[in-house]
Amino acid sequence: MLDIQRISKTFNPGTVNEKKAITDLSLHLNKGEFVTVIGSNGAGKSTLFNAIAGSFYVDAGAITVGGHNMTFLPEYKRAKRIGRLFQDPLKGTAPNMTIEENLALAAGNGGWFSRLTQKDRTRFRDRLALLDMGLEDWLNQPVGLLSGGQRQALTLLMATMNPPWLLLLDEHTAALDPGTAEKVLELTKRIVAEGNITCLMVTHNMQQALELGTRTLMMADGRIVLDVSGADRAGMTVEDLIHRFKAGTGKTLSNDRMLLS
Ligand SMILES: Nc1ncnc2c1ncn2[C@@H]1O[C@H](COP(=O)(O)OP(=O)(O)OP(=O)(O)O)[C@@H](O)[C@H]1O
Repeated sequence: MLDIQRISKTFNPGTVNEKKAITDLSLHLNKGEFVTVIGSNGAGKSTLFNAIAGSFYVDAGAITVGGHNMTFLPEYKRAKRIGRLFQDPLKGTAPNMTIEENLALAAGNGGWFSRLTQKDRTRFRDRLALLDMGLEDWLNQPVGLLSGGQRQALTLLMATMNPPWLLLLDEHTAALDPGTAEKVLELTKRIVAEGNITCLMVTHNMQQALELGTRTLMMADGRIVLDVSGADRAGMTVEDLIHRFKAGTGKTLSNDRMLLS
């Protein structure tokens, strides 16, 4: 479902601020794989997501999603097939539009809100009820009134309304309080499993990285330095992970947000 062949990305090339953020990185994900990604600050996790989502074009290599070469496809076209959630719950929804209007946009209604049918509304209500946050009775409320957790849950629903070929979760629960984060994570697991959605999730929480999904990647200096799955991963502890990282890179894994988890 995702095939990345030897991509590289350097920011500000030829200047004093030159930064090689991704170096010769390859990755293959099968349909339905749920993969967690961890790494130190500046390891290139967000840059990898930006490259896949099309926030910029890579300098070298190729990115194929769902069998389609997306390497030079603009971001807005990739967004039809690639869902993405950010740490900031305010991204991904339009605050001045109602919940119903946001869902209509996500459903591919093209903004023809006046053409929303009762069937559409029932579908939206059913999906919102899944969240167990009472939002199904709030269809005509502006999204700007929702709490961060409600908004992130809504964004998740929108990103998976039409099941994406690939879902990118960039620390999407990190800015939520622990209880809400747990709830959004449970929802994530459910929606991803039900839709058999291929998913890459960046997390700073190493325990979570080992517990969720079926495979864990560790990044350092713009490369994937560890890729564990199956029996190798099943018995792994956080200490093993830290040890393997150090053995593979000669460096200590450090991420400021890890300290908080
Ligand atoms: N637009 C940009 N322009 C210049 N440098 C950038 C840009 N985006 C990222 N970088 C640099 O590329 C490197 C990788 O950054 P990236 O944000 O991908 O790391 P990360 O693994 O997501 O880190 P963190 O956990 O701190 O969010 C860093 O050195 C960063 O400063």
